[in-house]
Amino acid sequence: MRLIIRSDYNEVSEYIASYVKNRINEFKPTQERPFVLGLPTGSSPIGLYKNLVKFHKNGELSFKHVVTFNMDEYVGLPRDHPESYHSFMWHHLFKHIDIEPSNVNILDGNAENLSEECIRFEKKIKDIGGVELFIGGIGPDGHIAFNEPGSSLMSRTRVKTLAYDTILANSRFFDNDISKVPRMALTVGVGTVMDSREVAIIITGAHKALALAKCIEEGVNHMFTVSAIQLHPKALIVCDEDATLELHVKTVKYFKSIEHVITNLIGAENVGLQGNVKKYPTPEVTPTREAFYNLPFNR
Ligand SMILES: N[C@@H]1[C@@H](O)[C@H](O)[C@@H](COP(=O)(O)O)O[C@@H]1O
Repeated sequence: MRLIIRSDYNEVSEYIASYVKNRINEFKPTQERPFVLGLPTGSSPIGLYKNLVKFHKNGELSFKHVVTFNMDEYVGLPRDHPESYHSFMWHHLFKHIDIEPSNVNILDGNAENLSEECIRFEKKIKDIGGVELFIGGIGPDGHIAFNEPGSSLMSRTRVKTLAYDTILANSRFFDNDISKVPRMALTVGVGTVMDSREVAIIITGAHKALALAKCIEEGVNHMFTVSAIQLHPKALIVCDEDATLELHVKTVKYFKSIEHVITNLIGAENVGLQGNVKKYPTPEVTPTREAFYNLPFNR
């Protein structure tokens, strides 16, 4: 797992947006071989989407051959309700970019048969060859998508009852009135996310510090479902300094030092680009332990 720490929400958003841009551009998607991207909602990815829209407007990124799958959707909320995840995604991203509407996949929380809708969604992901990069956010209790504490870490897309904490947290989008928050949602499973070839999670704010610590410093635990990414061969977390408040100083220094060494090896502009790594020779001299710990970021 890689942990990238940036000073604040804006820097986190810039980092993850550049990462997504680089991954898509390096993949060189075509109609026959599209880039399959998993996407979250919530306040965490808004900055990411702003930056992706900017890249698109500058001509640096096209979504022509990108297929998206969203993580979740409320059950029973009309599709055009301002707080539906359909509305959220069109408002913050899709209407500003050149994605084909037919390439957008969002669960239908008003489907007549919700279980069939979930099976259809899973099948569609499978049929297209799986998700290349799944971006996620987390709730303060460490849930990913709507995989609330206690969810199976092998779970697939399904109907979930929301935890009271989540209803409370999300009531801020519903006039702070918990009676207006839907009680159920459709969500990809932890297993669905884990099956993607890469997972990248955005975690910002002091209110998520405990969840980040649980995810990184403790074991895989169904009470913090995001911790399942410890088992993923290619997982990335991008967080801000506030979110590191519950981590050990040693953990923070360790991950910062790793990033520094990687950046030195392959160049800042190539961080996140797998294909370019081998073009850069390994330095003849590896920094000594002493030199390593005297690097400016460790002071
Ligand atoms: N289902 C969503 C999650 O996918 C999201 O990660 C979480 C965090 O939201 P925010 O980014 O607003 O903190 O909210 C909801 O529970």
